[in-house]
Amino acid sequence: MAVGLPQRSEEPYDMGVSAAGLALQVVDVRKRFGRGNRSVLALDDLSLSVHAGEVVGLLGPNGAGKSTLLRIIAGLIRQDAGEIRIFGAAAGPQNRRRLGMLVEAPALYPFLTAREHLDMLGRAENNRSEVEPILRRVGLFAAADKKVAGFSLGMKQRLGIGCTLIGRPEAIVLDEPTNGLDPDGIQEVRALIRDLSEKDGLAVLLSSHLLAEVERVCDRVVIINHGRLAAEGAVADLTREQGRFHLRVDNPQAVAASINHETELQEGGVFVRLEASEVPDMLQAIIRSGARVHEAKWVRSDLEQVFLSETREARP
Ligand SMILES: Nc1ncnc2c1ncn2[C@@H]1O[C@H](COP(=O)(O)OP(=O)(O)OP(=O)(O)O)[C@@H](O)[C@H]1O
Repeated sequence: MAVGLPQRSEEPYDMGVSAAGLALQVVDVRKRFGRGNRSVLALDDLSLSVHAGEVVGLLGPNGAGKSTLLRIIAGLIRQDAGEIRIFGAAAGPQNRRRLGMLVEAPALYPFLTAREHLDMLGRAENNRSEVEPILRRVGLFAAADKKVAGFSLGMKQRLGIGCTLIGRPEAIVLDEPTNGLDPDGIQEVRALIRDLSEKDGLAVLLSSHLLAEVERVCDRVVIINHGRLAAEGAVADLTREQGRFHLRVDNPQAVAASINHETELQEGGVFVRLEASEVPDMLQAIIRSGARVHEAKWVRSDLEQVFLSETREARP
């Protein structure tokens, strides 16, 4: 059953660019920890954006700056330069209320039930009518009156996400939402994130180390490395752009030797690494050389290969 969350009825904020669908903008954000030559530049003029209703994955190797960015967006630490914009206006206490944030492990009380957690937050927000729809949305309606102490990690994580939904945010930021979960828990959280985007229209920015998971749940990914943007785009575009071309030919060795691109002999054919735009010229050259081609196809990369190739280079 589709369970819609209550939508905001009041509109007390400057909508600005949100009319154009931008929920969150990170504009030239810079953050350095420490001073002198032992300081670390965690974010180096980083810019990215998340549109309304979109699920964006924030990826990067250890130390890339993901948590620093999410903590700046949450207002837990301040950037040295640059700006965070929320629905078109500079981030501040007012419009941060439009963001639900789970950037550290959910702080749950084992002796309270799921309903009691949400009730407590609902009282603080002066709105307890949200509790029932949120319990349904995060799949905890049947377990609503059970103590959190007996919850699985996945249930706790869903309750943590449920807590961020109190106050009817229009965008949510999640740090490693599937970290440590078993396959069932991962699948439940994935379905929840997709529902929040598709059924409730929320923008979601999430960080994750689980690339296959990100590939499944995100509309778009942003890969950062050393605090800078390394790549961004729809998963389908990134994996297509970085794909390889497979040729099944009579004499793979001879064809590989005649091609002016990086090649690999495999599966009775030749894999050629090149840009999609270079394919027509390469094919023409092969045919002209007299090679007999039985099959020629573009083979998509996966997100892991894109991630590795975009983050491979050494620190400058
Ligand atoms: N409070 C801090 N004081 C000093 N350096 C810090 C602090 N927080 C982060 N850093 C440094 O800033 C850089 C970015 O760290 P950050 O935790 O944002 O990376 P991350 O991408 O979240 O990494 P991980 O995937 O390992 O969590 C790292 O070099 C880290 O050591």
